[in-house]
Amino acid sequence: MDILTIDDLSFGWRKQPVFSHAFLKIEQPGLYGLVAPNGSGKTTLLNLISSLLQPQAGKISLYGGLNTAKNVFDHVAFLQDNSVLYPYLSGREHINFVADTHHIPRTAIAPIADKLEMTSYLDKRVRHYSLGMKQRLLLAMALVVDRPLMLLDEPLNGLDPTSLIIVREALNQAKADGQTALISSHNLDELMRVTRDIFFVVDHALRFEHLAADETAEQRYAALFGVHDK
Ligand SMILES: Nc1ncnc2c1ncn2[C@@H]1O[C@H](COP(=O)(O)OP(=O)(O)OP(=O)(O)O)[C@@H](O)[C@H]1O
Repeated sequence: MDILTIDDLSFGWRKQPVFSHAFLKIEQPGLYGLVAPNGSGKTTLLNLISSLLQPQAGKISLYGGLNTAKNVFDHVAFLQDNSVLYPYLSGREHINFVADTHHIPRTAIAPIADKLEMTSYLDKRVRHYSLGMKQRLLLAMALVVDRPLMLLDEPLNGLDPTSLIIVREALNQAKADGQTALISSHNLDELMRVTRDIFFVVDHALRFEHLAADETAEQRYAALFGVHDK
């Protein structure tokens, strides 16, 4: 059964097209990148998949059904940007909330916090978190709900090398457990350490590329988006 299918999707804001006749298919579990320059529609696409936005044409299916709110709730964990966090709540309160609403026992939280090395600050309020600590909290919230498909909007953003390794290991573990993640990033270099299966947003469409081992991120990015060394 297909994990995610996007069929002839068109969407735009007023007169500005973001997607025009875009297609995407994920059939195998694993890690997939979603890459494009700033403002090209990565967040918009994740919002469309998770049904926070509605396509103007085309359809999006998950696990054999349309992406209704119920289907999204059953199958998808969505890591949005850190504006969804409440500064006056602790990390633990955030994770408890998502675990409770998804009927996941709170005992599932400790191993995930351990894996992401965030136990020491879990009870601090988010207002005291650095960007990297917030990113790890968001990933913990996505992991704890244990859905087969994770939509991760810029999870690698703002991570120092230590945090990057921790997050990379967590993503590889998710893959080994049979989960699928669609991971947006404008930093192809960092993303390629996680996966070489990448969807690019090019000219309002989606284009899949499996990047070869000898190909650098810079070369591929330049070829697709016309960025050249000065
Ligand atoms: N609520 C909105 N109203 C109008 N235009 C919007 C809205 N949200 C996004 N856009 C426009 O849609 C386009 C795609 O935005 P989106 O945030 O999806 O890009 P992105 O690839 O995620 O960018 P970034 O890498 O900067 O996060 C941009 O041109 C943006 O200005």
